[in-house]
Amino acid sequence: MISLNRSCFLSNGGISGNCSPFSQGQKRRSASLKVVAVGTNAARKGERNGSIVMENAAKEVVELKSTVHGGDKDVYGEDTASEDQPVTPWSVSVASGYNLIRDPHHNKGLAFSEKERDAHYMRGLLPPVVISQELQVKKMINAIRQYQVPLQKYIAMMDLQERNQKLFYKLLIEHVEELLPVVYTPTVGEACQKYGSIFQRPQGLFISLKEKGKILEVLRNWPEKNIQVIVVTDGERILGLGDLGCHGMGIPVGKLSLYTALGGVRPSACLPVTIDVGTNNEKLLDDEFYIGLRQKRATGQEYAELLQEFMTAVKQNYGEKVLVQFEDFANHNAFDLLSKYGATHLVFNDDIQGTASVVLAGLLSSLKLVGGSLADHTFLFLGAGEAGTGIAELIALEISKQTNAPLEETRKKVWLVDSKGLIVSSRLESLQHFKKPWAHEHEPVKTLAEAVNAIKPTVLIGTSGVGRTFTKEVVEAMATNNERPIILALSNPTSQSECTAEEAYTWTQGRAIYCSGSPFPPVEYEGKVYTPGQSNNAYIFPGFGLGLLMSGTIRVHDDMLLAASEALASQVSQEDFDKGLIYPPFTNIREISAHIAAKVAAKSYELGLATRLPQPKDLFQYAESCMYSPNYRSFR
Ligand SMILES: O=C([O-])CC(=O)C(=O)O
Ligand SMILES: [Mg+2]
Repeated sequence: MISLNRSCFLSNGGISGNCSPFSQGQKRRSASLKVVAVGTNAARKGERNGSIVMENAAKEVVELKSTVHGGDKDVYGEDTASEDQPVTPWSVSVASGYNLIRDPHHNKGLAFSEKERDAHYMRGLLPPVVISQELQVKKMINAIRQYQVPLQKYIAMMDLQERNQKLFYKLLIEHVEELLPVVYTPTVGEACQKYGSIFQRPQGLFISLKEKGKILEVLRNWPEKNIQVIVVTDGERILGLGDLGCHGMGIPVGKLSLYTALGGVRPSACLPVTIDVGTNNEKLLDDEFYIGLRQKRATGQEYAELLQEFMTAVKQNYGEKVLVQFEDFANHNAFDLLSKYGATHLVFNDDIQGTASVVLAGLLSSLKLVGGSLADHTFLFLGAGEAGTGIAELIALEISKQTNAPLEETRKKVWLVDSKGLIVSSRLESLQHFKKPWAHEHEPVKTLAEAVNAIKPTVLIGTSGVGRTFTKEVVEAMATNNERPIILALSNPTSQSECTAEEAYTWTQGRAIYCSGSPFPPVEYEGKVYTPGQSNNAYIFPGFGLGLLMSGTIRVHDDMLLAASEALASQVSQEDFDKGLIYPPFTNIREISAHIAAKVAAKSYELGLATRLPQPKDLFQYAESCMYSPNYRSFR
């Protein structure tokens, strides 16, 4: 039983032939207890090469007769040691079903069958009843619904993930619309803000400046070896909430749980990472519960070297085909990291590329409601950071593909406003490099409202990270100029949304095609119910990642993002359009992800970037067959 092997060697999963006899039935009962010090060099060396022999680690293994000590004495001196006296973190591994019930990978709780309870020494450790996984899901969703406060629901979900992984994923998959706002935006934002206070058990891998020079070793401390996706943040721009430092860990953890639930990537193949180079958030630096390095952010060479070591170690440890998803880095690093490592690694920036792909999908499908082609529209952004310029570029690229016009021309359909006003050519000199392509000829315009009147966009997109910036004046101007104004208020979480669903529908007399980044509930306006859409990269990255992994893709290409957008747009049904929606509901997300994965993989094969050969005949079917199932397995 793997769980036993895990506990034999204290987590690293290096399975020893000498360990396995203890996993077999009766032998365990009579075996003397073996006590292994966690982290001793011999144990570690053995774990690494997968061949530790207990008896060989003689100096660091203490043998005790189980009948003599009974385990309740302070045999290791931990209780009697004073606080400043170092103690060894001994861990006693007892081969019994008790460990199985506490192993989140294998635990089934009350769903362990009678046979399993007998075979794995669980009699008496569980109450008599045996229930199905379905009933457990029902019980859990009822329990979650009892909590009024979203953060309590979040904590309950995290507890479940720690306790019973398969049940967590089954629950999330079966109640995805209800639970997405709990494990993901907006609640994950609040969880990150309060991460130090709600912190119970560490999740993911923390790589701080203290680990400089040792990152490869740190990666090897992670219990799983076959990592396929890493989501990494440095916590500098968490959603629209700013610098949350090490408390940003909630984001990679949340994103990866969606990789599994929505995209079907095995949880054991997912690695959340937070790079801690300090924080410039004074409140956190003064917070006694802050869990990160208490220093200002390292920048320049020091920052670049840590990232370089991380990226090198990742490739060395997991190979060429591991996907590294950058998440919530600040603009000044995000673009550089993507272009630097795009050439050498399989990297994807969700905030630049994932957001771009999901928004393009929404725009493509909105054409069914507003008519015309993409080239007939004019786009105005508030916010010229990762999301804004990323979306802008993908729109220009798609128009260029559709019309054969050069990219320099199609970019002129897209205008951006930043904190200093409309981006125009007279500002060129002082602009950051990623804004320069958008500096078109125009006289200076200071405010968004003025820009709406001057540019007369058909589509207004908010990616500023600043809430309530689509004022009544701005939205009304959109409604005056357009029969059906497209208004996308994308900043996350809900508190940062540029306008609420209610505002958008009220100020446009129900004519807006409105989507937000974080979900809003339906709105009733003059007796009619309007259902806002959610334009969130969660539609794209899980399927996109699955497509890369299942085809063994080695580099991301922009055409794959276009393929993903088209795949998502093709999943919107007439019934959705009739409701004014431009995205399909999240309820079918696994099927949608399989469609996206198939199209992304097909593009990768076409571009010669896929290494899994021969190409599977039916990529959609193949994608579905690759997806992780959260259903319990039977233990022999
Ligand atoms: O996490 C989300 O909901 C979307 C996202 O990537 C961001 O806002 O940074
Ligand atoms: Mg993000």
